[in-house]
Amino acid sequence: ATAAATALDATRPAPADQLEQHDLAERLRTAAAVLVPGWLGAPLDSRLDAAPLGGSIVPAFVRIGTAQPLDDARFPAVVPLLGTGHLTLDADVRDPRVAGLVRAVLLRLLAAAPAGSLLVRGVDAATSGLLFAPFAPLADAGLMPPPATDRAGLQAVLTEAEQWVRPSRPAGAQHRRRDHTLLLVIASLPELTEGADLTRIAALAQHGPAMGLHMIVAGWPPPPLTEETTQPPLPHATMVTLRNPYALVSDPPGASFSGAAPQSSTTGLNSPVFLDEDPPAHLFDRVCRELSIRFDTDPYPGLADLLPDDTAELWTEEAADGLVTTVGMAGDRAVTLRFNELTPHWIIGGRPAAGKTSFLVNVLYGLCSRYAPSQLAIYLVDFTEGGSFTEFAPTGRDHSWLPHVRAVGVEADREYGLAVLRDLDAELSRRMDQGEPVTRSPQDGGSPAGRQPSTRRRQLPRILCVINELQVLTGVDDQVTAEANARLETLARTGRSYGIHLVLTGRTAFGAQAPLDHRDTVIGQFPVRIALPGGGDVLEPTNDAAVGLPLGTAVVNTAGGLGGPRGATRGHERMVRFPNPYADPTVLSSLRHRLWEARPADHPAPGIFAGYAQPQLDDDPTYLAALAGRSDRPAALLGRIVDLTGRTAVFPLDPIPGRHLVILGPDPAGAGILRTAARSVAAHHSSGTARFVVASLTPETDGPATALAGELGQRQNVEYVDLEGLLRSFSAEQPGYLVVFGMDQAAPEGLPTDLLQTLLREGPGRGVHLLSWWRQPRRLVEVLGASVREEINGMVLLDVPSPEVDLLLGGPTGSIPRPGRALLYASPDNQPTVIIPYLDEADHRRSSGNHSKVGHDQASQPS
Ligand SMILES: Nc1ncnc2c1ncn2[C@@H]1O[C@H](COP(=O)(O)OP(=O)(O)OP(=O)(O)O)[C@@H](O)[C@H]1O
Repeated sequence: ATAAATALDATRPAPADQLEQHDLAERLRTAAAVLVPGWLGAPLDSRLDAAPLGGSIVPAFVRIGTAQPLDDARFPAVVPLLGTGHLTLDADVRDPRVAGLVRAVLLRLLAAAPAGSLLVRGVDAATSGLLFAPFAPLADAGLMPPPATDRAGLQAVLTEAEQWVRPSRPAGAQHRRRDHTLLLVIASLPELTEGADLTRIAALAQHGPAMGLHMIVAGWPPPPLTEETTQPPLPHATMVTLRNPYALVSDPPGASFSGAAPQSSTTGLNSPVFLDEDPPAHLFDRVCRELSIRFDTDPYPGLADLLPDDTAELWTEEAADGLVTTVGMAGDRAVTLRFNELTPHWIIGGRPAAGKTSFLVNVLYGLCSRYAPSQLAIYLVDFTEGGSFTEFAPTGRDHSWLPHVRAVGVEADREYGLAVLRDLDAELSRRMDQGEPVTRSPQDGGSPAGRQPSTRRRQLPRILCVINELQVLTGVDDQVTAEANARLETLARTGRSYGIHLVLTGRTAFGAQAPLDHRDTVIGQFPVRIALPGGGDVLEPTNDAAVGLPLGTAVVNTAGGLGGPRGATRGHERMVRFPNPYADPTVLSSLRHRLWEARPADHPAPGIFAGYAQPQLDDDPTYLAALAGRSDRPAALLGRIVDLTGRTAVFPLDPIPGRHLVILGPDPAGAGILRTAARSVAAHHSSGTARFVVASLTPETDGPATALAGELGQRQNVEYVDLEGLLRSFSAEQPGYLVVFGMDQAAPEGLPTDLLQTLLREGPGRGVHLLSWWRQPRRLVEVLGASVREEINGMVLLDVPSPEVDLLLGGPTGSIPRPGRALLYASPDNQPTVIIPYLDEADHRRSSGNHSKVGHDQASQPS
């Protein structure tokens, strides 16, 4: 069969009439000169050396080779691509003819397209991107990013292409307005590309052309290894099938070379085609150099371009009418943005690693150099894992901080974000009650609607709150999100008149996933939209200004992302270049030191919350005070509350019924929490004045129990007992603390309900408190029934599944257990509170791993 196929392939159709063939070839050559002039159709050799680049319209056709129906009859083989469909080749880039053709087509299109209108994304796994090597100068100029060479890269490119064709945009409007075409060149697929990714490529092929996305895919269909990866030809594609030494070209989408109706089964171009070869190096050089020069005329600014004169005094600006800073350069013009009545809040969008942090660092240092700490207070909340804002936290190595920064949350919990919003909301209420706006609106000369301008203005600092990756806070459907959204809305609507400004960044928060009503109400309050690469979402759907932005550039729009007439100068929108503030880290750190040294005397350090840090009982100020004899009543110290100041979670052991503590959940950390709780209670009693009864009811907890007994024994009276001894001490008259590990082991059979209930109710009155760890919370309910909450005032919930939490706390809490956190539920306030529990030393060593980024005491000790 193979031999027959080869023989048949070698048999070319016999020309009927050679004269007619020559005549036809001549007519086709003439037609091609019109259809694909210059770069699009001329042979790729020195004849193109002087040909001008860039046409006035996106080229619709391109030459792929020479058709040769007879030995002496030739004409250019031309196919439609941009504006029509795609091109596929059945072999990938490892075939040198494919590599040559793909490079030739790409060079022709880049040279002929209107400058900057064609955006190219490349994928080449088989030769690790070598195919695109001649185009490297374009990558350096930001015109064409380096190609993807693996599966993750392919998936990122596909995601970008999917955003491009995203159906959530008004389809008709979008295509009409696109100034750009995206060309996806897949020169070779990564090994074992998954069926799901192949399906994505096919879907893009289906929907792309209508949205200005076109593809050249080499090696399609991919080898049918499994049923899942078996793919039909791509829709809307002209297919090139390689033979030896020529190739066959199918009919292009929606048309036929033979003039037959497109749907009829035609054979494609009825002539062998010799594909164009790799262009000579000097043509690549010329095209790439000229294109990159055209796009690289503006020099990249440095941080110094955005800051006030280095030699000038600090803090010379006045914030009463708003804050202003330079965010980037448009050519040699500095572009400034404001936080004031008209542009009170900003939104910044961008894909991962688009430079959001860099942009923010520029803005924050710009503001902090211009305004004194008495005029500007900054709150930073960062939900990313990399810890973008560690820059703003003092470290063990560098103690300096920006004096304007009041609070920094690095790798913050959602509850921390909420606590910041609550705090700002409270500040807003205070400012409203005082009737002391900091801003002066242009219309009323200073007061928000309905208030008389205050004659004696007291200057309050403007507050800037930056939330990085907002979607982490508001992306889950729960109570935290509901409250955060409500508070954001209040702050966004009312904050502007009271000098409270918000900067939000996010990947998806403002895109299709945000509920519409929320976008309408809150996001509408953010007139300043800053789109970094991949962040076009923050602009109006029909505004394409951010398409294809290179790293280090941003579109800055002050009209809620609104576009404008195509090609017109838009007064409300600028494209800026901004520096990488870390390009020279010494510049940044010397500026920080300068600002830090200029801080007023006794200026407080920022409160720092580091989500990855493990706080320690031994560092706790309440614990240290207790050890020093400065405490009014005994209490168990359980950890840090996840809030703005990181308060200690204190559970007082008062002489009132129910003052007992249970730790619930199978997480072995429960033993550590119980141990530190007992240690902290002991610290509240002077040496030798307290009695502890320690019991371990399961062999697994014998270790921590004996260790605790040993520790406590150094200062206090300790009895180590078994279950029997424990039950006896339930009714003993002597005051003391019963510390029980694995108490669920005895329940329900070995633990008489009435005995336990009596202890819970009457114990505290005579100074007896139970501190116990139950690995199976269900057992507690089995012993005490539904009255658990009345009988026991303090509960620390570890990895208790949500339904059981709801059962224990008597209603839906929406709590999701997570490692390193616990839920504290303690009367009298009865609000479930997220805490970072204190663990014992061994647990700490297990959990701390590599958490040394901020690496200083303050990380675990928010001030
Ligand atoms: N103006 C610039 N010019 C050149 N490179 C830059 C510029 N700004 C940032 N970069 C580089 O881009 C990378 C990503 O920057 P950055 O961390 O600011 O992005 P990000 O959007 O905050 O990332 P993430 O999504 O991880 O939060 C960094 O390695 C940085 O060095």
